[in-house]
Amino acid sequence: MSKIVVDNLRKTYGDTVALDNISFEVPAGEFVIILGVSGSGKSTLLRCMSALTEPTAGQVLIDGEPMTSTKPEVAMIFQQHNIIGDMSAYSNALSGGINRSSFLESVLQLQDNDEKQQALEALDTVGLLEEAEQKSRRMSGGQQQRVGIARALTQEPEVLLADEPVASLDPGSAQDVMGYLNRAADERDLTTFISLHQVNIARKYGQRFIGLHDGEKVFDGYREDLTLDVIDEIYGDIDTEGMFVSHGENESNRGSTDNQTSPNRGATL
Ligand SMILES: Nc1ncnc2c1ncn2[C@@H]1O[C@H](COP(=O)(O)OP(=O)(O)OP(=O)(O)O)[C@@H](O)[C@H]1O
Repeated sequence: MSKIVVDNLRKTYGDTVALDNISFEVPAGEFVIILGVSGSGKSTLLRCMSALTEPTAGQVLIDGEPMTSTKPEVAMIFQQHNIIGDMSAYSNALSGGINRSSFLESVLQLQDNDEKQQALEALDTVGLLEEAEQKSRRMSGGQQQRVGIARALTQEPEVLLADEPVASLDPGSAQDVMGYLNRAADERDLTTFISLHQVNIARKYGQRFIGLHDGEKVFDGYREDLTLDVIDEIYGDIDTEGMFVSHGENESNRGSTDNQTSPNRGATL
């Protein structure tokens, strides 16, 4: 478990301000959803947190240590999970240890038994132990994303960052993947940040929410504070009506007992 401090983070690309003075602190073990429309800065924030992108100003601290280069304690999951289709789910999961073993050891699968055990445990966490030997390309999009999560877990991270991990999935698979991310975070005490644009899924699984709009932080709070007015502020002119659906089919809602709070303005989020 790691505490995260984001301190006055700013990132510009030429004249484009992707992030502007973003600050927040997240205690170890929290499950945080980053909300915002396309272009609001979600990916840039996660990339700065994982040190894949260098901030223009400000810093990210993990347990007090500046995040100036990538480290195995911080794992990143992408929308396009980048797993290798011709490899089995197990081999893909095992390759997550590449950050701990040498490249050659990893390619030749010469990792020690501990790492092999970790890969199997990671597949178990995402419900794919039975499919360990299956070629990844024969799996559904949701299963492939779960292999991607298993690979990140084999890295034995303390912080898990996931950039739009369910954006390309159908609603059922998206819920499955979010459920497994929840479970992984719970079982392994991970501090977790997931960027999403689907508000209903975010509300169902998130514990804390950070809202970005045009690179600025416009919200930082918990489910009860995520009202429709706040959603309007995060999403601006975009019609968000379709994002508010009633749900309740999954009870694995980490850190909350209130799955279907009715916020102000009478809508069900
Ligand atoms: N490598 C880059 N070069 C130039 N501009 C960039 C680069 N990466 C991001 N941007 C710009 O920074 C802003 C924030 O982009 P970012 O990808 O972080 O947003 P996002 O909320 O993750 O969007 P999406 O959901 O579409 O990925 C956008 O205006 C984008 O065009």
